[in-house]
Amino acid sequence: MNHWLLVLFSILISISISGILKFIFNRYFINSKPAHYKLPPSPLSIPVISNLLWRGRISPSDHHPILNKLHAKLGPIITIYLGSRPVIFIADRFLAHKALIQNGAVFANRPPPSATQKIVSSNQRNVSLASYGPTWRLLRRNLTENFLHPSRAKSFSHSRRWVLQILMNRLESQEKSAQPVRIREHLQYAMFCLLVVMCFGDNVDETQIKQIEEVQRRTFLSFKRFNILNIWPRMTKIVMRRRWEEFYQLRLEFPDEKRKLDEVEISNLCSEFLNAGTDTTTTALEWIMANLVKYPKIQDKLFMEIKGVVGNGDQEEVSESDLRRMPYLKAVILEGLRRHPPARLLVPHAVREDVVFNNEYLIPESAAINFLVAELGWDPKVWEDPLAFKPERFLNHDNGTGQEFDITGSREIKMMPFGAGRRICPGYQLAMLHMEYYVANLILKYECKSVDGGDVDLSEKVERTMMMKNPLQVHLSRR
Ligand code: HEM
Repeated sequence: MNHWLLVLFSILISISISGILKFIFNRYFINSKPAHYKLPPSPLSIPVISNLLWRGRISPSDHHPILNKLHAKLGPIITIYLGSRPVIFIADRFLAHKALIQNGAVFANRPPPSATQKIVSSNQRNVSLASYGPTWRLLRRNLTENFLHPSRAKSFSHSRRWVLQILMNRLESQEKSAQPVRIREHLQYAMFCLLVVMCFGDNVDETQIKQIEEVQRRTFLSFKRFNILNIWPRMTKIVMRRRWEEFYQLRLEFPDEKRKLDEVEISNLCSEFLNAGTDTTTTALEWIMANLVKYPKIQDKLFMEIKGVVGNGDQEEVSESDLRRMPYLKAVILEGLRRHPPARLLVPHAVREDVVFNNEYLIPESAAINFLVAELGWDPKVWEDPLAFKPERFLNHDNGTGQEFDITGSREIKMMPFGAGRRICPGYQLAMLHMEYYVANLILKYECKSVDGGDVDLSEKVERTMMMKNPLQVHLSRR
């Protein structure tokens, strides 16, 4: 038999045996730890084969339709076996609050990273993958204090104006051709420029931004190709040596100095910053614009509010200080995030030691824990007609107490597009500011209409975020 076939055959046998052993260990040994507590219910599964079937789906977001069916059958908290690790999914807002807020410190850990994640994060030395502890605290504080805190974010307002100019120039050149505009690519470029400038300073020019963008884009495109390396890293390093080399090549490099950034330097932090903030904000913006195009009355109402604040004079731009006087704009953004949260799952959470949750279930230290973000924000007991796009629901929430809607979910989780608790997205205020600022300026300048007066298709597609299956195309007519 061919030498490689023999190697492959032995690997498959070993994977199967180790998979079966780990499965049996996790399922029966862990279950019996605190004697009478069991893991949350799981569907019937066949060792190894079920694992391979689940793993065949590239990202956990691909599991959504099946997860929804399983939750309907087994209840709001379920266990799935992915690889050797149980993954626990929670689809109930009270249980989410109990885990992320009431037991925040217990549920704030991350599961061990996959082999490729380990390298991308310099062995968990970035914010999103670091274990809950001093390193994470230090990195998160550094990010928040230097970039994300509203007082710091203010100092980047000139960058936001510069990027607004870039965005408007790009749209203007499209507008002249009278062709429909695929708005996502322009929004994506704008959000990327903004974060690059925040990260590397004002001296970066557009050519350098494009170089950095190219590296990030290649990294993303190859994400699926490299996932397979994680199945059994020690073995794939031998049999898939070329692919590992390709993976190493993708890491950021100073164009001038021709040297790779130090592994533990800022490169992975910058990359994390750009990654975490670009696609998420762009996706949210595209969904919001899609709903404004689909529902012209909402767009008109928003335009009237913006016009009312900036006045009928010569002011051509909405300034950041104007945003505070636009409650309907904020409602539109919140409704966009509720109805179309870009992240359908959180970054997986973990507990630091086995715990009994809700006096009912064992949550083992080895489990990854996740939450069905969209479903939590579509609860018909909280939101009337939850799948409809109705920004008005955010104008009179909390029975007219006049308090701002609490997107952090600290008192009660009604939606959680940014997560909740200790690992809540640290960029949520910055993201809200970016969305409000760019939507307000786009709507002030342009009436955005659907192509040929047709309907806007709101079908979804899973990428890194939950995107529009058919990218939004708009006709821009200058007001
Ligand atoms: C609409 C835009 C955004 C959405 C919907 C979003 C959503 C999320 C979600 C769901 C998480 C996971 C929370 C968890 O695991 O519990 C997260 C984490 C994170 N986000 Fe965002 N995000 C957005 C924008 C941003 C921006 C602009 C930045 C920074 C530039 C950012 C940086 C991060 C970081 C560093 C984490 C990891 C936090 C940690 O593990 O402690 N995000 N985000």
